Amino acid sequence: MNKSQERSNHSSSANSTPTMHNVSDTFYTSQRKGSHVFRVRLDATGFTLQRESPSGVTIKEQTVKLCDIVGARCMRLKKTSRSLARCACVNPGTPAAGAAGRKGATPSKCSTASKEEDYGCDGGDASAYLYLFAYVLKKKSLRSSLHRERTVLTLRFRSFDTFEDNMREADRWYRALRWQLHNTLEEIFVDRLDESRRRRALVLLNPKSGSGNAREVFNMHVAPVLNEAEVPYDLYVTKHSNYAIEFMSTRRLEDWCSIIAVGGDGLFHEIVNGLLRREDWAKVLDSIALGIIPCGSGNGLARSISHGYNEPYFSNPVLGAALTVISGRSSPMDMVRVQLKERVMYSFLSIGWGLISDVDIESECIRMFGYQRFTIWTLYRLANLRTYNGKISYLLADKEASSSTSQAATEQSQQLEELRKLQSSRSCNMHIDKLASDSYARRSIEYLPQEFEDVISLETSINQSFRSRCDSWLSGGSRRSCYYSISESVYHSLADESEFAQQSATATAAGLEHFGPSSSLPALDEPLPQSAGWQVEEGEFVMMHAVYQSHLGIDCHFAPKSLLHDGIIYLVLIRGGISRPHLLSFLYNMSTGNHLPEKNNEYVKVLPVRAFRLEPHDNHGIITVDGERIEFGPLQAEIMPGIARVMIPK
Ligand SMILES: Nc1ncnc2c1ncn2[C@@H]1O[C@H](COP(=O)(O)OP(=O)(O)OP(=O)(O)O)[C@@H](O)[C@H]1O
Repeated sequence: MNKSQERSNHSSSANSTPTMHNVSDTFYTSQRKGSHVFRVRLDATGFTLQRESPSGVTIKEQTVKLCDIVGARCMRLKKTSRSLARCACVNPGTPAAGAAGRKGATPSKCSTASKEEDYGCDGGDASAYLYLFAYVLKKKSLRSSLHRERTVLTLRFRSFDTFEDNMREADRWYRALRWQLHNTLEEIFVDRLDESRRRRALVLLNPKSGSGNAREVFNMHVAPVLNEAEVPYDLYVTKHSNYAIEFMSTRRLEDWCSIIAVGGDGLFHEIVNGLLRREDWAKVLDSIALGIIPCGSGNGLARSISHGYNEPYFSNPVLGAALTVISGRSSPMDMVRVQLKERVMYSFLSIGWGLISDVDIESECIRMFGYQRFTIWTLYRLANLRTYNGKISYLLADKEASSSTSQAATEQSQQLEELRKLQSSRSCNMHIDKLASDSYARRSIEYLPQEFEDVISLETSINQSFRSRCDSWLSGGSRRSCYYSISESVYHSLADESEFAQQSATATAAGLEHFGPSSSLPALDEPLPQSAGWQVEEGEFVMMHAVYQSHLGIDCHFAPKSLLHDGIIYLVLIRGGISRPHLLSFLYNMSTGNHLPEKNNEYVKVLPVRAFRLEPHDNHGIITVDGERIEFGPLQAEIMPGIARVMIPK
């Protein structure tokens, strides 16, 4: 079969047979050191580039794995000598390629020789370019930890005489890639009615979270990834405390397939509680996956998700989270139903009473010390140790049920781990353009095409973020880009909110009735039946902390065995009378997860439970749920296994 036959076969392959979505071709690079031949293949494993010697022997093979690829764009170069100098690959087999090849053109020669006759078209360069965006796992050195690095693979298509034909070829690769990526996606983003469409994400951003730079973080580091992955989104900026609760409980949510919190755990808590105030909460939680971009001061959930799936965190938490929310993968997540005297709430992270809650809340007054405030206040509280009197009743987790849930979860995470090991990419150095250098970003601003201006003029900082990234999209300086789905994304921070304001006013007036799953426990003021297996600890406590994520904060590995969906609340009790060195060692080791005793002792107990009741005997103190202070008083909590879905890394 000759090349043109092969090509026409590929072109007519718009059907769903997997192998028909494998595309391959031969490309050439012309560099100062000489020309190279590459066999490039796209299949279910990813992009494979084989470099061949002139005699046809494979010298080197490298693969960008599919799981590391987020998306692609087809582009046309603007006709400038500078942009032409950036060409990466030349497709052979045409007179044009032959001419370029014969001239042994280096990129710069190529650009100066970019006359019409060279390309045989009226507008200059008739090539079409495919840019492929990937975030590959890398190690700076043997000792350093893994991190993700953005890489852009550029393929130049110039087999045909006209731009349209070359673009059709680039588009064929683009579609093949989209098909392969869709195949690895769950249904989160894939529109059932139109598979080429991506479903929309709802982004809720708290501008006050953490150090107050969530907006910049989103614009600079998250929006570009969403755009590269062609995930259209609607962004809403919260205007006050409880905004997310009102939003989630009153809005129509059918248009969105995922909700992304850009903020801290407090914002996520509001989102969850808003959703569970809906009458259709079960349907919504089933159909919408939740995600978080860590911009808060604690970030326990984001850290737990990355830890659970071995995604590098510390090198770039926001990038890891951004890749997670576009991965299209989700896992069920347990929630805890918390019954207070007057109301019900839902929690995804923790319930605390005593030392840790005191430190969390009381240290607010020294917020200017940043994360150090926790250390400072812990030392202060240790010196002035308080104990609290109360009764804690608990129902141990059903070993069989929870061990099978946790076994399933462990197996799932092991499988994912293996898959990830298999799939983790090696980097391609020669063929992948690293287009992220600042100097190039600056240069690319002048090529910003007008077509994008309506899209990027929404906010000044967005413009900047777009420009700083447009090196990758527009490294050709294109004025005519084929795909720019970002035009679908909408910013609502300044939009007319009157309808929403009206809706939430009505809802608030109605008292925001709670729906959500019903409880299997007796009412809070009723006694607990001993016969059902309830056990009791009573007396003086330094603290009680109930946790259902592995991490309470970025460096607080509080419940190392906890999984997203294991049906277990880890109830940690520290009794009064514990020595200060013992307590100090407990607190110090929380960062590594070595603080919990292997066997429960007189002072420290770790109890895997499915429900508990706290009855403080004092009438003062601090109780927190997901790190936020709630009204002091008795409460009871029970696990609701897997009622929500949270997005996880690929
Ligand atoms: N526009 C706003 N202005 C003031 N407060 C807000 C606004 N939007 C949300 N909030 C409140 O800010 C609280 C804390 O937000 P968030 O969790 O995002 O940040 P954080 O407290 O710094 O992080 P973490 O919870 O991880 O410690 C939320 O409980 C929410 O009620």
